[in-house]
Amino acid sequence: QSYHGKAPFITSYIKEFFHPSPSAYFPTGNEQSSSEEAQCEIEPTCTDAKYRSYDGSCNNRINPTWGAAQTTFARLLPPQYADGISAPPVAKSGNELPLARVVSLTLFPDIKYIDPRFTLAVMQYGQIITHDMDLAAGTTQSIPHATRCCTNDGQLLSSDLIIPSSCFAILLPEGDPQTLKSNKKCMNFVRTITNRDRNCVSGTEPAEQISTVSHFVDLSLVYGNTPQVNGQLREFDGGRLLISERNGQVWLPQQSNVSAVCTNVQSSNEPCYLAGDVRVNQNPQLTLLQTILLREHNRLAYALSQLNPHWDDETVFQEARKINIAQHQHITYYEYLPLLLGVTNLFKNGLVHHSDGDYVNDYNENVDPTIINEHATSAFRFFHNLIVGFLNLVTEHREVNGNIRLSDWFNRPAILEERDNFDELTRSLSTQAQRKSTQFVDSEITQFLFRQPKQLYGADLKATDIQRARDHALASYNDLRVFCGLRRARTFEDFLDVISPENVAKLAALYEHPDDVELSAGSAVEALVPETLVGPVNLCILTEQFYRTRIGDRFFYENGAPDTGPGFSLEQLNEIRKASFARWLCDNGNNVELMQVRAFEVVTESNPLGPCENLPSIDLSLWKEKKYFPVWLTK
Ligand code: HEM
Repeated sequence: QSYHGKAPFITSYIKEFFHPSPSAYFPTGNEQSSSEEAQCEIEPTCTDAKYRSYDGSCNNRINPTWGAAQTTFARLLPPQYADGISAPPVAKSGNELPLARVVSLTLFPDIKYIDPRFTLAVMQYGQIITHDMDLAAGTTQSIPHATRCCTNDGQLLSSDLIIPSSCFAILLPEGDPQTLKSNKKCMNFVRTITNRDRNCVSGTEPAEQISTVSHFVDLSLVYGNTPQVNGQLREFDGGRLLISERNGQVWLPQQSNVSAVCTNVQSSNEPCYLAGDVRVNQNPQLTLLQTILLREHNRLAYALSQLNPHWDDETVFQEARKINIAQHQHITYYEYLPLLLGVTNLFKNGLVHHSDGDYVNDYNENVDPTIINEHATSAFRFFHNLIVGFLNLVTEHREVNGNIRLSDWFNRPAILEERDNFDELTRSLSTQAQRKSTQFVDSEITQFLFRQPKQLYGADLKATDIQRARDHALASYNDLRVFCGLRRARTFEDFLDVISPENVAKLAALYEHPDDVELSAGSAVEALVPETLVGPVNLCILTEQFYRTRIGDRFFYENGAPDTGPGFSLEQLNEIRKASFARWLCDNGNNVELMQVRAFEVVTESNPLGPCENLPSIDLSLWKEKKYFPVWLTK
């Protein structure tokens, strides 16, 4: 009997804040696993390797494809395809759902609320975690898709010119602000590739979307998802990743095909980078953190090779990779997730532990770590609301020295190498406040996303999120409410338990029936659960995902069980527990000297700026191999 894992107390945790009817249904194993289809996609040959594979395969010894790149997403609830197979959902009545762009304009306008506590780093590290965990197949997510559903000037292409099974264009309503100013009526949208597209299933089996990256929190965005990509990223000397060097600084390696990858460059000599993830050039702060992660790897590799001169390139590389991943997991679970999902909730559901300096042996080989479609295609995307449209440039003394407009720099990372921008944007990450978590979204991403240099407008990320959730036929908001322990809404008023009257009125105006309300719309207008940045349904989905991602990862850094875990000594593990986001920024900026301890939180009296060297750091001397053989003996 296979068990796919459930964060143990999430439904009761939600009940503490919201009071569903006693008839609330508690979910029991109605989730769907991706494992059956996975065989079609990859067939790994597993050896008892000491280190993680690049694609995530062989992590689970019984089901080696669990969590592997190129496998399908899992689901909490069955898909809602209109035809039961692959057609996007329609309303209960059979009518079309409201246009995704109308939902975006109605529910997610740009009203600016700045977060009083959290810095831009929370938003930006969230995108790093996302790019580590999932990438829907066939979606470009930063550059224009080769498949066109609209003309370049925003008109719907006639049906004989499009691929009907791929195109699912986002249509603009009459009176849309973009139509009024530029006559645009269509935004390109290409459907995600599924196991049906790859002929992995046939007949009437519903399509399941494929994720092309390793599902684990394993820095696949740094190291690549295949041995081939990994090979392109390495120097094969001293355990280092490849770099480019300009102006005495270390940058990510240069792409060969600049204009195809960095679509907004003005000359093919501009920097445009190569990394483990194809989205690396999408926006400046993302590229900045990818650079920090690359520099951290090479910093670790240098230190390890100094300590162990007898280690070969591969050993240094893998040990540095292992430490880098462990720090990333530590920061994700103990520094970042508590701010989003609440400390009490995380402890109660076993996502973090009071370890008292010991290992935490909670790996469960029956838990499937596969990314849940409702997580990747709705819940985690909710944090698109945290994005700010203008990035400050910040000096060492935290003065604002100008700012840059996000939509001027999509897919054009050259800005990082100009002047002192790299450090000024690094300090901005830990100084500038992010947007407060509300339903409101910055127009830089709802009106100007991926705007080309000569265009007035761009795409709409919220409309894209809604359309993507339809493309993936996610279960409805009402179904997920029930899954998460809230009561099923029979009338729109029943949503009032967790949604404000104004928003319920908007939902009632948009949708014909409570069952038609989409997960991506309903969950994004819920009141926030205390101590968290999300409403109850998103909290339930995100907690479930990060629970599975931890418990289902044999190499999770805190696991000390012999023969299963990553193999850190207890002393090494306790050093890793000193890692912090603040120290990462300090160690890998060009010349960042001051930083507060909690870089995800703004500078205050209780979180003051201080010299970088005062921040806790990992003592790498614990990685010096006890039995030292001189180099000449190992040859
Ligand atoms: C400036 C910042 C960001 C930009 C420009 C951006 C843009 C995008 C775009 C274009 C997509 C693909 C849309 C589609 O075609 O379906 C996407 C997907 C996604 N984004 Fe963001 N995003 C940003 C930040 C974030 C943050 C902060 C988070 C979460 C904390 C996040 C979570 C996600 C997730 C989960 C996906 C789905 C990935 C997949 O499975 O394919 N993003 N984003």
